[in-house]
Amino acid sequence: MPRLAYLGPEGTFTEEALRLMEPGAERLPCATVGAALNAVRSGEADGAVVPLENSLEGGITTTLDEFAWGEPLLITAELLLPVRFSLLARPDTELVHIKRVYSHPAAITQCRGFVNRELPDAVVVSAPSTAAAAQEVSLPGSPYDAAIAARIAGEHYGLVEIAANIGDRTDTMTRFVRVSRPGALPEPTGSDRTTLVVFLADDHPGALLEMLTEFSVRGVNLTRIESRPTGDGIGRYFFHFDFEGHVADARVGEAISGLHRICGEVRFLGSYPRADGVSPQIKPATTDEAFAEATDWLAHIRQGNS
Ligand SMILES: O=C(O)C(=O)Cc1ccccc1
Repeated sequence: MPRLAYLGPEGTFTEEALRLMEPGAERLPCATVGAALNAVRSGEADGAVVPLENSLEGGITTTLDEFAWGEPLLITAELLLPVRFSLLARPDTELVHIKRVYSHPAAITQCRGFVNRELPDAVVVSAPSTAAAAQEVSLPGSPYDAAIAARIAGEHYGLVEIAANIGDRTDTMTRFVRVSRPGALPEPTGSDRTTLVVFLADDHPGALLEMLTEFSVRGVNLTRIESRPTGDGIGRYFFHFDFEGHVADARVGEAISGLHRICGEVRFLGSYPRADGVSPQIKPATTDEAFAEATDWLAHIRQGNS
């Protein structure tokens, strides 16, 4: 039974994702995404499940940053989970009494409309996770009046649901990934995604265009691109790429070899089956067969044939 670290405590959306991905796993709740990933790096856990992206606000920045630094890890699976946010408080709290709200930044940004409309005077404070916020609110004497979290977190920590489905959109999805220490890659399925982190060798005009060209000319479709600060000064950024295909596909291999030639560092974070089962549209010129045929042709002319 694998031991999987995750963003805890009990009652997070991440726990729900983990239970769906690996129902039989032993669960190791961690206080932060960084702690969950470090538990994998140190061998304390066999793997981890962490949130990566949501359909309303984009990348979960703490996760993106944790993947970029420290010992490299490998993403081996993903899951898309619809998330529903509840406003939770100690019994007998009324909406008008809520002045301080506590939650994870990804939940706060997705419930901005509700908070502005219903709690215009409330101060909203960032928590390590949604369930950590619910747990804190449940403590007598907590400085917070309410948490934004999953309904189940309220049940877990003895809070009541003051309002349900308070997200700005009801169809928001969050993408979670399962990570391991580097090892065997999942087999290609024909519906795969690959994730990379790329650091520039040097800053120059067209650097981003040059990277994008490596994907474009091989017919590789990007599904997410985000820049994050390196921390080395204003204007210094690294890039996160998600794209269709598996590193075993010729067009993907060629694209990331091209990036390796032109960039300072390319960190491969894995190729794994897509949760939505979507298969890429591959043009005739970028199939594995087309790349193999071109390689054979080159070998042929290098031997003096024409
Ligand atoms: O897993 C949680 O509960 C989190 O705190 C992270 C999060 C926040 C909002 C949506 C999905 C995951």
